[in-house]
Amino acid sequence: MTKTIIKTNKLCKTFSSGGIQQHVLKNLDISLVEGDFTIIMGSSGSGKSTLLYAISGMDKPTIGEIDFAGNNLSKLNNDQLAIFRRNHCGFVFQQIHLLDNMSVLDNILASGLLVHKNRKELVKRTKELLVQVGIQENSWSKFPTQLSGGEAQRVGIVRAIINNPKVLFADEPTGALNSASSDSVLDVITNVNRNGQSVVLVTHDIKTALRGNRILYLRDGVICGDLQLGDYSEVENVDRSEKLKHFLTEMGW
Ligand SMILES: Nc1ncnc2c1ncn2[C@@H]1O[C@H](COP(=O)(O)OP(=O)(O)OP(=O)(O)O)[C@@H](O)[C@H]1O
Repeated sequence: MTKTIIKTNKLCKTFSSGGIQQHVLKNLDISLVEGDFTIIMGSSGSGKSTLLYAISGMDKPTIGEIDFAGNNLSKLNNDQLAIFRRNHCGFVFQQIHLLDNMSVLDNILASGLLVHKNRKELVKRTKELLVQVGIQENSWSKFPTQLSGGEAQRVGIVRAIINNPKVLFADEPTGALNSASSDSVLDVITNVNRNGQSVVLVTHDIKTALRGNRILYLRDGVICGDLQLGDYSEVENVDRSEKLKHFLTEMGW
């Protein structure tokens, strides 16, 4: 049986600047399923990042409600939202915001110690996760500037999941990477999802979108397409790929 992890009710986001109002998200009623790898696509400026920020509690809706695992985010103040995000959400962005003056290990521990009290256990978990994403012991004491873009993003993902978030939110996580690095980062995110964590990812890239099992298409602040794609498999699946391309063509992508 499926369980809803995030549900929005008439979610609206309006930005005002220079006396002009821009209605970016318009009355969105969305249900995201626990364990899903949900992809958000749509043309530039359609509101994808705004939606990601709203449902993850990074930004507040103008109108409407967001239920996140039984918590009404609309009722939380900024401090409560910060604690909520720390406990339940992981974030990966195109720009990797590791702290340059800290080692790989310390970057992750700094996030982990905000939630975990047992440092020894945390160090153990951090090292296990680093090995899982292909960052071996000889890189643990390196500083972020000594890593490749792909390595840094994989460290960023470990930092994002160190507190075992319910949902990993990713906004163009491979946007700044070459093809080989992108694949390794996508493999890591796919494994995070296979380990039971929900993933919500914004992308413009078809290859990235094929990692998801559900595609939401946003146009001008409204969800105008919702495709069930089935699970990703390492074995090339022409049907899935064609299904996605057909869907995107229908959407006018
Ligand atoms: N903080 C803000 N203040 C004012 N306008 C904003 C703000 N954030 C986003 N917008 C506007 O909202 C619209 C949607 O932005 P958003 O970043 O959500 O689009 P997107 O679909 O993610 O685009 P892209 O694919 O180009 O990243 C844009 O017109 C943008 O200029």
